[in-house]
Amino acid sequence: MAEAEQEPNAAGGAGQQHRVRVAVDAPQHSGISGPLDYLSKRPLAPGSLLRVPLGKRELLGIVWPNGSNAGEAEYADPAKLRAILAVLEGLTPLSSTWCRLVEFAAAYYQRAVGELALSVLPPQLRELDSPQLQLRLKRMRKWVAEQTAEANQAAPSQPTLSPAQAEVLAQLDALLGEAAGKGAPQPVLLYGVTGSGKTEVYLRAAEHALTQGRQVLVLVPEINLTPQLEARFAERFVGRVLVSLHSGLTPAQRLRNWLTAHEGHADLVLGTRLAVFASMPRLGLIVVDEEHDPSYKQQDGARYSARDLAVYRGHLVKIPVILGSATPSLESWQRANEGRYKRLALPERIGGGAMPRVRLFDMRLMPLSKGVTTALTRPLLEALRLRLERGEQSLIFLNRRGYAPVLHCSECNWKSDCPHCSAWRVFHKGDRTLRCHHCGFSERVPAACPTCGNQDIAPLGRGTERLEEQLQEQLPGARVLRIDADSTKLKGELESHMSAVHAGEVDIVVGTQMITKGHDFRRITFVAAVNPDGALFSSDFRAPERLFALLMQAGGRAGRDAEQAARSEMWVQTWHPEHALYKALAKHDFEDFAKSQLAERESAGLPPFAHLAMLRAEARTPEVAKSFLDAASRWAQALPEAAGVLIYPCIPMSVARIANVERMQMLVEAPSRSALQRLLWLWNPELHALKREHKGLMRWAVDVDPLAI
Ligand SMILES: Nc1ncnc2c1ncn2[C@@H]1O[C@H](COP(=O)(O)OP(=O)(O)OP(=O)(O)O)[C@@H](O)[C@H]1O
Ligand SMILES: [Zn+2]
Repeated sequence: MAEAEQEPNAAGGAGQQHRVRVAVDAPQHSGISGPLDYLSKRPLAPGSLLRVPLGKRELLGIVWPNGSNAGEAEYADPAKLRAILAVLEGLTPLSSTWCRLVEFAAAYYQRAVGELALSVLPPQLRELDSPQLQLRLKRMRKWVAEQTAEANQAAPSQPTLSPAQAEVLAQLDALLGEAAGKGAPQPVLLYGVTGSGKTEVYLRAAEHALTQGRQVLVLVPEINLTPQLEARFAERFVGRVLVSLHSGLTPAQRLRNWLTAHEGHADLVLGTRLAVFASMPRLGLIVVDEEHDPSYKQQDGARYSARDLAVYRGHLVKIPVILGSATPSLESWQRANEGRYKRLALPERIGGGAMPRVRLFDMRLMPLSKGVTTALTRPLLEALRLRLERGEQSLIFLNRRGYAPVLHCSECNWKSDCPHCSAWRVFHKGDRTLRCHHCGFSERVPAACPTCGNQDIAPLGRGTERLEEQLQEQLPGARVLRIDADSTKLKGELESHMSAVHAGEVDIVVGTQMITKGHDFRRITFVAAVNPDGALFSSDFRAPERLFALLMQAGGRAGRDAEQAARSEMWVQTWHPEHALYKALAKHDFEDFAKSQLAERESAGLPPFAHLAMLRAEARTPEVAKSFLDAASRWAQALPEAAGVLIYPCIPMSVARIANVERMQMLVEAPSRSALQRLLWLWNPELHALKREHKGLMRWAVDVDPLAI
């Protein structure tokens, strides 16, 4: 255990020296999991940033608070301890609560404390020395002053709350009252249908916190939702300092915004998952919008769930946390069922508008004639024409970008596979490439089949690009706009596309799930999902939950204007109209869907009734990855702590090979969180040791509470 408290020590007779524990920016595979001890000429406040030597390198570190259980600091003979190099002056130390949040996250997600702590700080901090940092602080203060100088504008208008909104806010108030002086208020699950005015509830709750001198953190699942929400918050809180934190910022902006929050100048911080770690000394409220969204889970490095950490942080700081969604995650829904979260509901759309009528269009009734495009059925085209005549907008949702998922030779059966991955390369007609969506490998489309020379190679299946082309052919004159990752690559493209939709310059929007989320479209009366069935039969037990949420959200883009709500419609083209998921969708019945899914999960022993971790291994050959996982499994199964824990045989991941790396995974299932955590903790050092024994192994990682199975 760290003996850091036993200072001061005389180090090599160099005068009085203080021993400091430092969390260093050492990668997970270095095997350093806890803070390290160093010597400093003067005592340093916990949370101070500093530079320290490690081996031959110089790293950024954080003076870590004592008495924490961040893992064991290497006990070292004081005579052998190295001296720190420099302290970053002028910066307020990170708070002990911030350190505890990071420590919890590192322990829970099986990462090194220092690695996680430093990875969630702005990258530029690594490069700056004290004078440079002070310059940045000065600039930041100037920027803050400019923001607040614009304050003398008219007070913004607020809508009158709907009775349901008022009720929700009154209940929130009551929760705060109950918790006052005692502990953390219960986390709130704000369950509100699409267009029910959840954002207005966030705004009022934020206002409440701001008037009490507190800071507010708002998390959104995707960068492209930040500008819209930012605009709504900025409009409401004129004169307040609002900053965003996400990976789309330049390094300089990210540092400035982070400093603004950390030094307590920012009143509101709006960001994606990494913002859950924003240092906010006056934090008084956390909002997690679209809490069910899978984007809250980090998919590499420390695989944390920002939603779950938000709840933990709220508990730690004793502040309210609001998780909002029209289709809550089954984890959160179950916690509300158990009374651990307080469920507050907004059951109706603002203005009393109806939810769009859902029509399940049975594809089996379509004549099976050759050449009929299965996406653009005749009735669908009719429905689109009707909207065109009325001057209303339509939205077509197809969760697959590119022109076609694969190119195919009818002579020899060649398919456009990727030489480096176990996946097809997608045909992109716009730039005439075959592109692998996994490794990025891209080539010009061949003029003829590369194996037999046949000139007649044809696309199989359909992506958004092809759908766009077919719509233009079938509905000449219609203004069709495609919105997906390919059409919004350049900076500003998404914004300009979105404003074209809002301005009514577009008749039909075609897009991937990018367009289904959160946007407050006012002119859309028709939404169609043309090929959603795939997810019904996925081996991933969460696929139905995700599909339901996606379709509800897509449908929620229609009829947001109460006047048009009655005419608004959602169209689902399916080969399985009798499926329970679609039946629940047609009734807009999330509760029924959740109930049946939870019952299934419970009987199958799946989350939220069991706790999972996924151990993944990557190597040049599947044999190496498998032998590593098998050895890991044998070792763990022999532990008494493994009693009751199921360790499944390892299997290849769904895309087994990416960029010539073979990927295997092994599922671990435990009846309780603590049983899982105990096992993982014992396992961790052994996994490091096993990696050294398995020479060809490139990487391994543990994913706690994995989302994709
Ligand atoms: N009390 C109110 N009076 C009038 N208009 C309101 C009120 N509350 C919200 N609105 C408006 O209703 C629309 C829908 O609200 P909002 O976007 O907050 O819904 P939401 O529940 O967040 O929807 P989604 O889940 O689809 O994102 C917005 O245009 C908003 O400005
Ligand atoms: Zn590839």
